[in-house]
Amino acid sequence: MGEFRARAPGKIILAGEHAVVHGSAAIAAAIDLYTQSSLHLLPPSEEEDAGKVEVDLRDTGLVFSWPCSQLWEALGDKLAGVNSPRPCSSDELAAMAKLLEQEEIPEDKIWIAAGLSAFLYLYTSILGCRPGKAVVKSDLPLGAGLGSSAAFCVSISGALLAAAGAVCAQFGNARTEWGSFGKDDLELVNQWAFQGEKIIHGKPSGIDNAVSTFGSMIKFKNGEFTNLISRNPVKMLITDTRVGRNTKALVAGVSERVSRHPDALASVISAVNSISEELSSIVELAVEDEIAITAKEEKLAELMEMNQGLLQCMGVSHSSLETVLRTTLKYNLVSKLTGAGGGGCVLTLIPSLLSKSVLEKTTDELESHGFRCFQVEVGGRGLQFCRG
Ligand SMILES: Nc1ncnc2c1ncn2[C@@H]1O[C@H](COP(=O)(O)OP(=O)(O)OP(=O)(O)O)[C@@H](O)[C@H]1O
Ligand SMILES: C[C@@](O)(CCO)CC(=O)[O-]
Ligand SMILES: [Mg+2]
Repeated sequence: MGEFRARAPGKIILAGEHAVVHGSAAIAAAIDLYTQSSLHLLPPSEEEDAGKVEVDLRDTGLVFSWPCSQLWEALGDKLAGVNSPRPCSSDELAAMAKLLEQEEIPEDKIWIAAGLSAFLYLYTSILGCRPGKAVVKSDLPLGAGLGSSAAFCVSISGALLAAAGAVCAQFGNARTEWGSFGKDDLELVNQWAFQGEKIIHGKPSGIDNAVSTFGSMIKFKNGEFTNLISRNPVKMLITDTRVGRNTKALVAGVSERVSRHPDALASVISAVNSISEELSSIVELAVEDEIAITAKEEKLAELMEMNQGLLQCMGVSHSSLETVLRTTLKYNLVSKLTGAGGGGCVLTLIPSLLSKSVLEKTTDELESHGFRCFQVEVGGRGLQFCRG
């Protein structure tokens, strides 16, 4: 029956994480690290359990499967709504939690349960309880601030919707391996992925699934976004502290702080909004000579530094993140956390005139703390589809 394969990128947030959940603008960009989902539909089985749905989560080394009859009993058939994404109800969440209780997920990998619930919800909502086999694998560190949950939901939604015939990829020429979807198809994928993100995050703003679906660099505010044209390359070093964290808990922690100190946090959120607005206009400035490029980079760095201070105010920094900030500052480089914080990844702006040796020294010192450093391409493609 063929293979349906889709891949969706992770992201960095240049400004505005957390505040975006409370109505501020934020700036995000796709990066060239992907999560890939491939799906095989299987013929309906004559056996009593009507075949099974299997998901192989390669990054975790775990494979799960459920008889279709068990899924039907727990979740029913909701096929009619494939073109109108709807949120998972509390009854459905409880039914999936019950199914997952029987899975004996290892304690140190219990965080997979959220991803599995999102998978089961998207699968049964888009394809019904028909048999199939999915494999998911990612280049991204999971749960580290680079949008692995959104890339997971977007790539799975893309593969499922293609298998359901609800979206159709376009290929520029016969030799292109990866094709893309039209705007309406992407919008449908994005809305389904958002429903998956809600299961994983609790209260996502929608920025991560939007940038993973549509790619490029975006300014996002209150569920709406515009594309930003970055006129000069933005180079970032990413440092993964390898400190595990969970976006749902961090987002909930900030919301609690907002309800304890509404006036103070309203000012913090408004300051972040101004930072994001200013950063977006600087990114779009076209400058050519070295002096102007340096001035532009200095402004970006200062805005990132200010944003980091405000993230600390929101209570989402961490001692490992502070170590990265202190280390890069020794080399006059400015950093901020990216994504939900509490550990995970840090962005360091790499000025265009920075010498290779300073970058190497910085990286060596960061890695001597046990962190992992890498560079990424910023502002690339969103969801793509591959012929099976
Ligand atoms: N490749 C994958 N395989 C299995 N589960 C995944 C995969 N990618 C993401 N997940 C699910 O997403 C969860 C991580 O999402 P979380 O939002 O906490 O971090 P993130 O998306 O990487 O960071 P941020 O939201 O700050 O950008 C994992 O715990 C898991 O449930
Ligand atoms: C922390 C947060 O602002 C970004 C996570 O990448 C959450 C969200 O916007 O959904
Ligand atoms: Mg996430």
